Amino acid sequence: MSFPSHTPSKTVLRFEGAALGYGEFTVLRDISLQIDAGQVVALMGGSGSGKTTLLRAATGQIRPQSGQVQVFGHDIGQADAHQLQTLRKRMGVLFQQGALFTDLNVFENVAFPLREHTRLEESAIVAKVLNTLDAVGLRAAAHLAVAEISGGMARRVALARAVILEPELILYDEPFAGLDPISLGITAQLIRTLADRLGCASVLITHDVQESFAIADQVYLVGQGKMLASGTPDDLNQSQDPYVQQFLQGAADGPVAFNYPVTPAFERWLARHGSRS
Ligand SMILES: Nc1ncnc2c1ncn2[C@@H]1O[C@H](COP(=O)(O)OP(=O)(O)OP(=O)(O)O)[C@@H](O)[C@H]1O
Repeated sequence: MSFPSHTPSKTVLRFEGAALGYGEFTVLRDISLQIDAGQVVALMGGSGSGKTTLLRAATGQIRPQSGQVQVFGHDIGQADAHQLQTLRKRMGVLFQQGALFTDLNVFENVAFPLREHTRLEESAIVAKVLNTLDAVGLRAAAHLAVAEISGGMARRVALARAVILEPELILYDEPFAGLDPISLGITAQLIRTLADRLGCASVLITHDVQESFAIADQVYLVGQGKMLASGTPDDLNQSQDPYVQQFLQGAADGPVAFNYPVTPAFERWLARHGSRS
C-alpha cells in the first residue's frame, strides 16, 4: 500500500500555555504540548478532566481563553471560518460513535469522503478504498451492508473512512471504549500502523492505560485543571507521583477526585432549590 511520505519531526499540533474552557469557566490552565508528524500521543485523565475540551481546542471548536493553539503552524484561535475549514480538511476525527451511513454498504461508506472532496475517477476510488479497507483487514467485507457487520467491524470501517483522505492529524475520541480485549488490541495496533504508514500525527483520548501505553510515543495526563504529567509510557510508569500512580493502577483511593467539584454556580443553583443538605 503506498502513502505519501511526510517530513519527519514536523510539528503538527502545539499548545502553548493555553487556558481552555467555556465562557467564564476554565477547565484547564497553562497547557503546553507538542505533537509531531508520525507520533502517537495518548491524552489521558479522569472523567470530566478536560480531554474532550482539549480535542475541541485542537479542531478550533473552542478558542483558547489565553495562550495559543497551533495546528499545522497556524494559530487556530485566530482563524476565520474559511481558514478553519481549510485546516479541518487536513484533520480526521474519529468520534466514539463513528456512525456509519446505514443505507450505504461498507465500500460506499469509506468512499464517501473521496466522492465529496476529490475528483478522483471511479477506478482510482475503487483502488484507494480497497487499499484502505485492506489496512483495516476488511477488504473482503467491502460489499456488505452495515447491518451485516459486527460492532467491532463497524469501528474499523469508521477508522478506514477517517483516514481515507490521508489526514495529517487524526484525533481519536475513546477508540477503545466498548471493545472486547482482542478487538481492543487489534484497534490499538491499527492506530499505530496507520500512523506509521501515513506519517500522520495521532492523538488518542483514552482511559485505557495498557493498550495506549503499548502504542504511544508520548502520554499526557490531565487532571485538577492542569497538565499533571507528560512523558513516554516508561517515564509515567516510573513516576512516583501519587496521582500518576493512582491513575495507572486504577485505584479508587488517592488524589484523583471522583466527585465533581462544588462550584459557585452549583452553590447558586442549590440555593435557588432551597436545600443545602
Ligand atoms: N459545552 C460545555 N459548556 C460548559 N461546560 C462544559 C461543556 N463541555 C464540557 N464542559 C465541562 O468541562 C469539563 C471537562 O469536560 P470534558 O468533556 O472535556 O471532560 P472529559 O475529560 O472528556 O470527560 P469524560 O472522560 O468523562 O468524557 C467538565 O467539567 C464539563 O462539565
